[in-house]
Amino acid sequence: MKRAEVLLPVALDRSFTYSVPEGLDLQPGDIVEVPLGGGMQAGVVWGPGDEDVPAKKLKPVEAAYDLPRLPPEILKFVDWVVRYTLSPAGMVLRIALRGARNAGDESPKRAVITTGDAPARMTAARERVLKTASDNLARIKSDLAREAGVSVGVIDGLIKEGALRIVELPPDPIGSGLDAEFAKPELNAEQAKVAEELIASVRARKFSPHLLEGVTGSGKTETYMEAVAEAVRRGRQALILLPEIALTRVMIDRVAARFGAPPGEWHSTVAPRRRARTWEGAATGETQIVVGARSALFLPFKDLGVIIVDEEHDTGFKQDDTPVYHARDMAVVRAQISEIPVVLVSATPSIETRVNADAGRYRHHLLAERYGGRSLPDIELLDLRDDPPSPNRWIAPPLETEVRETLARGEQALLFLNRRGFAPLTLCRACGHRFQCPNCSSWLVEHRFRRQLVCHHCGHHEDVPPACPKCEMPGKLAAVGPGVERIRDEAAELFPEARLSVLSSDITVGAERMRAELDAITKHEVDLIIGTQLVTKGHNFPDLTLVGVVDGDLGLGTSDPRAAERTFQLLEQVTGRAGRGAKPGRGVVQTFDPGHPVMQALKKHDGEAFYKAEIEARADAALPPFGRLASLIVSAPDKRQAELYARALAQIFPETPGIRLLGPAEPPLALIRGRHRMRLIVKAPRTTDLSGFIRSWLANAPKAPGSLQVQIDVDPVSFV
Ligand SMILES: Nc1ncnc2c1ncn2[C@@H]1O[C@H](COP(=O)(O)OP(=O)(O)OP(=O)(O)O)[C@@H](O)[C@H]1O
Ligand SMILES: [Zn+2]
Repeated sequence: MKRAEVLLPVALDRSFTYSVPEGLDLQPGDIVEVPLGGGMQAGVVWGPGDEDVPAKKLKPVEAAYDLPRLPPEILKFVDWVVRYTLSPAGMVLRIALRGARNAGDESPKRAVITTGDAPARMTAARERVLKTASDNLARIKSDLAREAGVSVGVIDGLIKEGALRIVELPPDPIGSGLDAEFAKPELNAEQAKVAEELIASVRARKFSPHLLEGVTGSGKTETYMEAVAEAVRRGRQALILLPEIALTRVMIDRVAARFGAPPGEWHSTVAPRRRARTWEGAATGETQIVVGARSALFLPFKDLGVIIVDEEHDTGFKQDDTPVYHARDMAVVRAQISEIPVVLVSATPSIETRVNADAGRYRHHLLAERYGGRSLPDIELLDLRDDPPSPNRWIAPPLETEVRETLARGEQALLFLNRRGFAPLTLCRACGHRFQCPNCSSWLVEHRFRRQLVCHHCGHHEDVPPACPKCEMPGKLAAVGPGVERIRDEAAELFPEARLSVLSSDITVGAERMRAELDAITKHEVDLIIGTQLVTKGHNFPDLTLVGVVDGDLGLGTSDPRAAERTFQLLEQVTGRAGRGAKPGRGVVQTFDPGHPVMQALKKHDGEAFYKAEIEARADAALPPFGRLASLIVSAPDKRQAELYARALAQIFPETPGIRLLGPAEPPLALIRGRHRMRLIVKAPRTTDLSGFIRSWLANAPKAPGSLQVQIDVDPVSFV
């Protein structure tokens, strides 16, 4: 290669041609350093350079990094995502390079071990240390101190006197040393049949998409783990994608229990050096399994054998900022490029995936029964019109009774409300003033735990003032409506004996804290759990037998075309946490509309009827997956500027039979982070190349001022 096309991980939509100096042998995928605008920048060789650029204009590649080359599959995948999402190529490449740096030699961990010699002077504390260490295991100093119940100083003293010595431990392996036969479960007949089919597809080394649908607690995880095991057995790699970082901890423990060693972990809160090692481990093949969030799709796996997308219906798979992409859909693309199976897993599949399975595009595997002969929870719809809670209370008397009885039997209960904070709205009872975010069109949410009013869109926060800022009347501020923190207070009053735990993303911060909290619940050190959607998925609490849904109607009142689907998924999942152990479970859903199709589907455990009706409605309205949507958000600090530009785009919209433009109009959140927003929606038939259509439309767009942004979302899941 005399010239190289190099793509740079910056917000540019083009690559550059560089000359390749004598002696440097480059191939596509190599990570190189190149000059860019006076500085140096890392980039990736994308192909042979452009021969038409005059030689004297070319700058030379500075050097090649000593890093694994990105495999051709990743180059293809990045190109594909760029084309489909219309994102700047550099922004997509940036995800693929997130761990691409030399991890360096991780400093070895220093541990201590006994020498067998006694110290000159013995104390009770020293004796405890030597007793603890007498098993000859090497321990980190602080661990040994904690186990023996002494200070680190005692350990240091023993080192000085030669009773303990320091040894160096190699760094932890990253997802290697996994054994496919380590703790193979005994599958029941239904599970075994599905597992066999999945294993066969891993062996086939061909692209195949699968939907693994199974009721909550049917053992979907145990079942797909067998496909993962098959990849490991064949010396190949496996990727398990999850929609939320909070779920990765639980999955890592499960993989470790099944394979005898933990997998690699990939998401934004993994420390940079560890991330670099995981990236490298994926590239060298050393890392056998990765459990990760959506960006793990861009890891440079050497020989990926299967992709699992767990909780495939979850909107957490959609990334909302540039590049806007849906990791579930892109996982299918990645599998197609790598010619491997991809397994989408859910108790409540997305309508899109269900339609694909019904049409035979995906293979549909079903687990119809809970594992171990357990039954699904009985669902009671509690009609709030007949049994309202008292004013400023949210737990209706029948639910209160159910919780009381559950706790009296020594079982656990969960109260679910998908709303963080104490109250979603604060107003002044004297003048009616409502607290609104200065940067967004949204109310401020009171977080009593933090003593602040917080915007859930931009993070703006302010202290709760002693008096109304408008009428200056003190003591008149009222909290309107409940959030989990408020339900916690109510529960503490109603059930003073119960040990409570609130699980919500802003209280349970950090993976370790979350894990400790979940452990405490599993060990039944907590009686009553109050939680947001953080508790709905993936957990097994054996003593949990009652799930109370505080506001079953919460998700239904929006204009989102997927409101019913989402609410069904959420409530089926959360009630599905009840009765997973030996004792049967119950779900109680508080609602003002027990006749609603979602409520009826929950009560009768009749997802089928619900899916059928939802799918028909979507087909009638030509909504996804029967038609296609893309949303364009034009935003600017100046409202008029955003409006004018959105209108200009509408004016040049190419008239095309079957393709319609809706808007421009203000979305429900007309202002976010100080930017005014206008939305255009393109609606097209299913077979349209929507990305291509939008690209040619925008090619003629007027030049936008620097402060204006157009964000394109192909297949949007959010309509706010
Ligand atoms: N074949 C099996 N042998 C032993 N235990 C099993 C088996 N299948 C399932 N289980 C146990 O049953 C419980 C539920 O299984 P699992 O978590 O795999 O279900 P799931 O369908 O993935 O659940 P959900 O979608 O509700 O989160 C777990 O505790 C799991 O260990
Ligand atoms: Zn805000």
